[in-house]
Amino acid sequence: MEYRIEKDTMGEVKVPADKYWGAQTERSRNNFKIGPAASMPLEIIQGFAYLKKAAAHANHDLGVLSAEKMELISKACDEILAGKLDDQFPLVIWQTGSGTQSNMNVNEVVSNRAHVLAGNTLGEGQKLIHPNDDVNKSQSSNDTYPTAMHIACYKMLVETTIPGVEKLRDTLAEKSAAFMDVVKIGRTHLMDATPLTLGQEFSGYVAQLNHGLKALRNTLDHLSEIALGGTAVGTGINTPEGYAELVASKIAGFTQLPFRSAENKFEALAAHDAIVESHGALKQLAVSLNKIANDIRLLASGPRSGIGEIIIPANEPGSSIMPGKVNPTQCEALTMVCAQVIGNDVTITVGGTQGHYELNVFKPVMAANFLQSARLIGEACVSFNDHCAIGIEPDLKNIKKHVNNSLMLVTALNTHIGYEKAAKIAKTAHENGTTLREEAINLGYLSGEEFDKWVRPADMVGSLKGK
Ligand SMILES: O=C(O)C[C@H](O)C(=O)O
Repeated sequence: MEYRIEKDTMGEVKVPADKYWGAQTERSRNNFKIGPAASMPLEIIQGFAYLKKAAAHANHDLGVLSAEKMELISKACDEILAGKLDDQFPLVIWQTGSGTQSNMNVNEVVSNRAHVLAGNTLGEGQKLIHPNDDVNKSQSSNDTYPTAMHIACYKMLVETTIPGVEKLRDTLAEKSAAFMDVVKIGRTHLMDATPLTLGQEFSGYVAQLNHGLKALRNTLDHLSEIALGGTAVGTGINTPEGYAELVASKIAGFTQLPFRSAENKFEALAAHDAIVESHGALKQLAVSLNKIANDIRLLASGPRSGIGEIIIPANEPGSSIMPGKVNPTQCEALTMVCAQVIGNDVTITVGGTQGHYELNVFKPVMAANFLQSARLIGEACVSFNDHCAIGIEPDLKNIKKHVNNSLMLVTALNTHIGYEKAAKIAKTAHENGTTLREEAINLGYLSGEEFDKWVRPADMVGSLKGK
């Protein structure tokens, strides 16, 4: 491996000759060999690129950075945003809790790339753009990392999570409408209950996802507040007058998203309640999706010895040993995703508690877990939609068989003969393996005609058509 020498305030460090990063990145690489797969998410790096570019523009507008430096910093940031420098960010999330080393990784890469963009050779000559004095101008890790975090999380929610959940919600709404007149047996405590329609059952899933989406959207306002301009402790030391508002408007312009300067920079640095709040909504969605996937796999169980009231697409051979077996694999993947998100919520909750005085120092782990959850929920919903939900069909034969066998149709008799006589009919039919109709007549409580008039599953589903 060929090296060049880079310097920081602690001295000289050897870095790989062909990489743009500098001394502080290399120190972090050497000092935190923890979980090499846990890279700082590229979405965070992209968030940094947006804010470094915005800071360069704001600094220039406010007269503290030359046009030449602004142009070079902007160009290097644009290359990061275009994904051209993805291999220049080797650090892991298990580093300083402020994310300083990733902030410096971006500062160093922008500085060295700008050097080359200005026509120089990497590692040779005096750098025109200093990583701290120019790229990090009017900034600290303490306000840049939370800003990158909010940009990355907000973008992931609106670009991946919300569209994914909406796609599944729309399919379930179509299924609900299509199945609205399919009368099936209800189950409470997993035991037979009174009937409802398959469409009514699915309408509950649609409402769950609508509430989850609403909860998630409600968190976007807090997430749109950005910490930039607070610098080290929230006071804005080393920033020019008007910088915080200007840089926020630049970020909003570059991202086309409604970011604004945080009302209170002390909160924005020291607490990450916006992340805790928003991940709470992701957890709510995970809880809903888990229930939906569980219902669907139980309803589809069988094909001969299960409930078998719906048919789901057979996508792959399920078993390496049992020929012809097909499994509800999309339900399994989705519920595993839900488990991961619920686990991430614990990490994020613990992370959120770790603000001490002016700084929260669990930033990287909070950001990484949030981004993982937000991506997983969005992508798992699309996968579940395309490979399962869209193909769900009712098994009308089984549905009818279960309705006709059900003892809980007897509930319709409560208002005619009373709870105790109705219970006697149900228990006797269960003991004797007979039908409700047979036992109702045998016990002399009502005639066959009365039974047929009063016990009609289709009349027992109420008028609530999923509204
Ligand atoms: O890196 C910085 O800008 C500040 C650092 O996180 C600190 O507060 O020590």
